[in-house]
This record gives sequence, structure tokens and C-alpha cells, in this order.
Amino acid sequence: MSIGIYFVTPDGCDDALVCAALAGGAGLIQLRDKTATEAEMVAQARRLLPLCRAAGVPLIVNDRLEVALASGADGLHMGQGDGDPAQARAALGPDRHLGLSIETQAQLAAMPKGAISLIGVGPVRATATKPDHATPLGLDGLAQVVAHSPIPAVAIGGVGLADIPAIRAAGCAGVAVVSAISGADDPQAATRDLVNAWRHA
Ligand SMILES: Cc1ncc(COP(=O)(O)OP(=O)(O)O)c(N)n1
Ligand SMILES: Cc1ncsc1CCOP(=O)(O)O
Ligand SMILES: [Mg+2]
Repeated sequence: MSIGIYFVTPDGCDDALVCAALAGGAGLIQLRDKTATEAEMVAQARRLLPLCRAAGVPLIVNDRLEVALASGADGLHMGQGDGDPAQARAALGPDRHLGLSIETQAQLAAMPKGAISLIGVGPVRATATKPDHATPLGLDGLAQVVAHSPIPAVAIGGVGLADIPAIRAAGCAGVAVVSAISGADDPQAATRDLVNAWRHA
């Protein structure tokens, strides 16, 4: 599985930013908004789905199973404290994506086999985007976790263009970013640069 660049939205993301990431070549989009209501997230996911489908890119919802189900999104991403992955898999059915955050080797060893299709490993570095993040793994720690993963992994947390060769060499299927795209002056060009770096790494 190759994902390449996985754009995770910032809080309050407008649809134009997702369009820019799609136009730049992002391979996966996650709607993550820690401030939106459930109804707002359902409405935004419903607006974004046809745009993502037109680009052939899956749309994943962060945290909220009900939003993923109500909007018809392509999957859900869960953290360690976001509920039971086996229950989420049962609700989503066998075909949709189900991502799980992995912050330690112990979490990887305890991962429910069969339910998860993709892991987000990190944070690689400290990041202001997620103030409650776990202890950073660093690039070496990332590589150690990914080496033991039976399923595809993406790196996340404080990563950008310069990290792509090491992340690819670690065996990741992609890299998940918020601020490397959302904080850029030109998010479409930033996405394109990340995509090209991934392709050439
Ligand atoms: C791809 C990916 N990996 C990790 C996370 C973090 O999820 P979580 O630990 O539940 O933290 P929040 O994002 O909910 O703050 C993610 N969202 N995506
Ligand atoms: C959602 C999430 N999970 C671990 S770090 C993080 C935030 C990543 O944001 P950024 O790419 O801006 O560091
Ligand atoms: Mg979460």
C-alpha cells in the first residue's frame, strides 16, 4: 500500500484548504477538528466527500464513529483513548479504513489483530498542533515501531519535507501532516512538493 501524503485538517479548516491538498496530490485526507460539533463535522464531511471521490482520494474522519457513519465517509481514525477498535470495525464493516494511533512498541503489540488497516505512528517530534501528544519517538523510534508492524504505517507529528527520505526508508506507506500544508503560504504547492519528495525518496 502506498499512501504518500496524508493531509490531516487543522481545526476550523475551510473546504478550500482540502481542495488545495487534493489538487497538490494528497493521497488521503483526514477530517480532524477538535472544536467542531458533530453536526458541523457531518455537514463538512458530506461536502468534502464528492470532492475527494472526484480525486479518487479516501476521506477519513478523526475520533467520531457517528460522524463517519452518518456522512458515509471512507473510514475512521482512532487514538488509544477513542474507544474499542473491534466495535468500530464491526460498525464500519469490513471494507472501510480504520486507523489507530501507535505511540509505543507496547501499543503495537497490544493492537487488536484484524480490525486495523493503517497505523499512525508518532509523534515523531513535539508539535504545537497536538498539545496533548505523547512522548516523541524521533526518527529512530519511528523506524523501530514500523519495523515490527504487520500493517501499513504512516508517520505523524512535527514532520515535513526534510524528513521524507528517512520516513520512507523506515518503511512507512506515507506521512501524515497538518501544519506542513495548512501553515504554508501556498498549500497546494506545499502538498505538491511533499508528493514529489515522497516519489523521489
Ligand atoms: C494518521 C493519524 N495518526 C495519529 C493521529 C492521532 O490520533 P489521536 O491519538 O486520537 O489524537 P487526536 O488526533 O484525536 O488528537 C491522527 N489523528 N491521525
Ligand atoms: C494529530 C497528531 N497526532 C500526533 S501528532 C499530531 C499533529 C500533527 O500535526 P503537525 O503535522 O502540524 O505536527
Ligand atoms: Mg483521537
